[in-house]
Amino acid sequence: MADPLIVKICGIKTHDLLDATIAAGADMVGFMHFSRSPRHVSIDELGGLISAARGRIESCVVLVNPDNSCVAEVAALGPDWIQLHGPETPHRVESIRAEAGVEIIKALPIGSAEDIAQVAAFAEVADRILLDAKPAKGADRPGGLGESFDWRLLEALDPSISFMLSGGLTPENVAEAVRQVGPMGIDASSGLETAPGVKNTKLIEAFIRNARAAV
Ligand SMILES: O=C(O)c1ccccc1NCC(=O)[C@H](O)[C@H](O)COP(=O)(O)O
Repeated sequence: MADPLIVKICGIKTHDLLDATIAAGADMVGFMHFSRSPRHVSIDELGGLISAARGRIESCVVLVNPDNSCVAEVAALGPDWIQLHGPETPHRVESIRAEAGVEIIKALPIGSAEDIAQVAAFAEVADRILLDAKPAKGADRPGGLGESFDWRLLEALDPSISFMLSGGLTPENVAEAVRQVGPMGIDASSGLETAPGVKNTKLIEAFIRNARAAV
């Protein structure tokens, strides 16, 4: 039997939404700690959310090119995962992983065949890979933009590399994404919102239902 699909809902900001996401059957939640994100949560809020998630759902804190003090501060809160969503090199991913003692998801922007060629080096140093859409030039943040990429690019990826898929996933397109791409997991944010940073429980429920029905 195939491994179950991992469903991650990113950009959770409140305890009510955390509870609703757990009830909807997600496997992981992402908490954004990046001030330019409409989903940003402070260190104090992160501590409460991670504690509330513990033992109920896997928690992941999303950071963009963090310095060592930020990594240490977040790792001390005890999340299950740290997701690196910036221009971190494989060497930097390796050193953050060693320093934090927390499993690492490395998010990589995909927009061309050259981007696919970079993935293997990161798969060697991260615990999990997340393939996301490459932001347009001038975008004010590297993720959570609601843009998808051409999934056919993934046909060139080494099939032994498992990855999670993100970028513009919605309740409407997630089944097609799961069937066409066959990722180990999926991750979504904007497509589950009614305004930037405002998640909707019905959209989260429909996303998870449609994703699981496609496996
Ligand atoms: O969500 C953000 O605002 C964000 C900002 C900076 C870096 C990463 C960010 N999100 C991380 C995620 O894992 C998103 O779920 C992923 O990029 C997909 O987003 P979307 O296309 O909006 O579903």
